[in-house]
Amino acid sequence: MSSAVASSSTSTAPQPNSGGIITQPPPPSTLRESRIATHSHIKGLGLADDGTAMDFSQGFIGQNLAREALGLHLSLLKLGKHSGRPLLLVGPPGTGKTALALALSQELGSKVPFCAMVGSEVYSGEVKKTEVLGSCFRRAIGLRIKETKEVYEGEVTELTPSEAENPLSGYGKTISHVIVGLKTVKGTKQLRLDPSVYEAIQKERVVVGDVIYIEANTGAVKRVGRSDAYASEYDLEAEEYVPLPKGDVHKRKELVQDVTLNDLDMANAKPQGGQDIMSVMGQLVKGGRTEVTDKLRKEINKVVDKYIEQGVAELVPGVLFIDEVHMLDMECFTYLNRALESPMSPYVVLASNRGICTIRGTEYDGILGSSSEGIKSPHGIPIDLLDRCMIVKTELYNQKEILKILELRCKIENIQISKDALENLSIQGEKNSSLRFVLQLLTPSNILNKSKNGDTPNNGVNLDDILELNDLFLDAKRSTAVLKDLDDLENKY
Ligand SMILES: Nc1ncnc2c1ncn2[C@@H]1O[C@H](COP(=O)(O)OP(=O)(O)OP(=O)(O)O)[C@@H](O)[C@H]1O
Repeated sequence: MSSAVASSSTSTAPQPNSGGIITQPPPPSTLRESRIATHSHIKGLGLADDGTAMDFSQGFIGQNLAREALGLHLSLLKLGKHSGRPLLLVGPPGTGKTALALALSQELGSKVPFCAMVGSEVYSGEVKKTEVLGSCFRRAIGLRIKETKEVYEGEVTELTPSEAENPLSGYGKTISHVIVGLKTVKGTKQLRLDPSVYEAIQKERVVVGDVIYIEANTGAVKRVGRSDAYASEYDLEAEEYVPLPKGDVHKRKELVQDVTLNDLDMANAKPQGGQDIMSVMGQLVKGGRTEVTDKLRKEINKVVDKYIEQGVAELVPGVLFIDEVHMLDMECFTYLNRALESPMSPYVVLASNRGICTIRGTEYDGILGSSSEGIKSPHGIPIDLLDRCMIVKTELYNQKEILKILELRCKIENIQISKDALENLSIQGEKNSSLRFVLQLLTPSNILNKSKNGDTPNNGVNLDDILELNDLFLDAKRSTAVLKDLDDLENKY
């Protein structure tokens, strides 16, 4: 057994590699969370092989023209011809603009970074607007680094931490070492590992039966998945099952790591001292972080360029989604114009639900010849940027489409609901309120139904529950009507 893993010098701390920038451990920013969220039912654009939108596929209902346009745009992205061509989604609120952007990123693959932000996020008292935008751009650019490393890989057959008296206090115990058994198709090996590796094992939530690898010289642990020998343990599987690794437990393996440029910036940001790559290397062991400076970004870009030239790494442009883009101001738009042309630019998708409105930051006399009212422009975006955008329109849904989306959400949220309740909600959604409002009524209606019926079995949410909810919550239209009535009353007296 190699002493590197067994020795106490084993550490799981981020390590610099030959290029001098930290690329360890694989950061979580390229992973997607899978809770039941607003867009959990969206799994892709739902297009057929010929690029036409299928009626109901991958969680998408309706919005056929927009989906087909995005499909075409996707082909452009795959050809690498996206530079300087942002996509702009425009349409009324709740018509699926965010869902479309998410579907586009899903079509690009699970390892492609997706960074979503809202225009108003750039306004902060501490960080410059362009800095916020800059870090979002870098969060949406992935780097796939391939490295050949010495590893111990196999299915965990034993995981036994050994306890010892704590030398610093009479009470409590510490872990002196941990015994890990690893099995491959070819053989098994028992490793005696440093307590710091045990911490890494716990962080990855490794249990017996998981396939893992441990890097020999850094002690970093990565859980690959659950061994497929355990595949029929449950009826519904939430796990990724992997085959038993081939070859020896101790071997050289090509590891692929997906990180974003922002992860590299954050890992290398250090207080004071020069920001050239040598200083960055020298400061690796010191704690504390500082703001990521432009100089540091340039240094990291240089190293990344070198990696790409050497064929060690590959650039993976992700999707940067800026919702409510009309909230950005002139300064941000100017920055966007420049950043879009950079060779290291992600796919940019903008969205707005506004019509013609004032471009923020132009409302003062004298600026760019504007009046105090500011410059008005479609979607609050300057004409020069608008001119570069490929604009895709989203439409309001009809009752049938709303009904199908509601059905889908009920399935995802595990809500039992009667046909007439669904029908009522879909009519409300089309005529009086919006898709979003009726979607929001689903969970409260379920809670209301359960609180009325307790544990007695029933047919789930019914029409009465929906009508009762309508008395409790107002949609935007009814709320406006109430205010108007009040206004009329005041004017009368
Ligand atoms: N065509 C569709 N198929 C299935 N679900 C949809 C569809 N369109 C919208 N949804 C769902 O409706 C909800 C609202 O959609 P979304 O947030 O994408 O709207 P939006 O256009 O971004 O709204 P806003 O302009 O207010 O930001 C989400 O839960 C979304 O997943």
